[in-house]
Amino acid sequence: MKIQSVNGEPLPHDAKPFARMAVIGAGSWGTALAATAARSGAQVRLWGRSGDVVDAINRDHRNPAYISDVDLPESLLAVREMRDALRDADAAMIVVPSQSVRLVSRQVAAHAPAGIPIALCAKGIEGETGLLMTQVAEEELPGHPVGVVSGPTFARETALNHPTAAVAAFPFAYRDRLHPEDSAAARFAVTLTTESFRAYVSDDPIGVEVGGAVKNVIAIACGMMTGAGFAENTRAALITRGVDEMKALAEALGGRRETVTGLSGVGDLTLTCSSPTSRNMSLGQQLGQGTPRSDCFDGAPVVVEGEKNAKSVTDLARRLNVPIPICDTVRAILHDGTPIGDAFAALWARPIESEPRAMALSLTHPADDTAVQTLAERMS
Ligand SMILES: NC(=O)c1ccc[n+]([C@@H]2O[C@H](COP(=O)([O-])OP(=O)(O)OC[C@H]3O[C@@H](n4cnc5c(N)ncnc54)[C@H](O)[C@@H]3O)[C@@H](O)[C@H]2O)c1
Ligand SMILES: O=P(O)(O)OC[C@H](O)CO
Repeated sequence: MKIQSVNGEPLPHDAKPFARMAVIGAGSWGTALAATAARSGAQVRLWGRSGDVVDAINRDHRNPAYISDVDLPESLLAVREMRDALRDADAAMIVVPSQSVRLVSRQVAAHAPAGIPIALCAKGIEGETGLLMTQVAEEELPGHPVGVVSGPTFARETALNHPTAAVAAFPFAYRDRLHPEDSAAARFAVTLTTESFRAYVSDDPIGVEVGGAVKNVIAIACGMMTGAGFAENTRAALITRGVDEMKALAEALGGRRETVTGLSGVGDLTLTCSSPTSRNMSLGQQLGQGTPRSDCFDGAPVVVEGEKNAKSVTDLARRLNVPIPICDTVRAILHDGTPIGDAFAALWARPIESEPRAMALSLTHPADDTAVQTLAERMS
């Protein structure tokens, strides 16, 4: 597979796909990514912690626990032991929820061949430390190049071969700039390329990761407003101002603002805020309709990354002194007990600000209490 250019530089050679790929985590997204790499021609070993699921994947070529109606490639081998997934692997993808990434990275470190590149595929920020997923993995996987694969990718659609695009991002060392076709980003991109899956490359994992972590929180906000009966104006406002929050946080962490305008930022935010297929949007919608948290998803233990990340993202932003008011609103509702109507009324009543925020304009124009009350009442 030919990669045309990286950072605008035409490539002299084709990038070489990884022959053997370990996928760690057999949930929805791990299964979909494993299927994609297998369809692309890689020898894929998928590790799952449930032996029954592993056996069923090998027997039925379907995952009975997640995206269970999707046929998986027969070449995809699931394994019960992590060491079997990683033996002789050329590269690995870690695909477990963000708050389990440290533990699983530590386990991967015990078995991974020295120096293989590892892509993090979870979307979030570690609660206790405020670290991005790649920073957590760097601590636990010394000596391994660490990057990220992210984008607007519902697992089921990806596994069903709907045309899908994502980005593989690794830091580019000097050597990668001379030979970008050998970079981990380019090699992950070609290893995931199929007729329906299109991967781009980036050298800004921080910018990519911030998009993935923040979009889930904004999607909960969109869901809450939709659930409360508001519609397209509100959603467009939250998406657009959500992009601004992503850009500011990415920049404060050393990422690039323009990365946020790509698949992992604007792309994923648009997807996740557009459909109740998103678990984050769906949680927000249910809460906005007044469903108690314990009854959401009919009480099933569904992974909703934006829930814990509403706290980790806002904790981090506060430490960096970066205002992210939409994320703060979601945090106030989910973690501080503020009623939804009051929290969104306060969000809409903030003093007028400049757009873009770099202008640092601040006009004092607090909405009067009557207006605040009206919006809060309409949402209650
Ligand atoms: N589902 C999607 O459409 C999608 C798409 C892109 C990215 N993601 C991201 O991928 C990550 C995983 O999401 P998912 O949708 O696959 O979740 P999921 O709930 O479908 O699956 C999670 C998997 O992780 C495993 N797991 C959890 N904790 C573990 C631990 N401590 N040790 C070992 N295994 C553990 C579970 O057994 C399960 O197999 C999330 O960060 C999510 O945001 C999901
Ligand atoms: O279902 P969600 O909300 O976790 O979103 C899944 C993916 O992150 C979409 O890219």
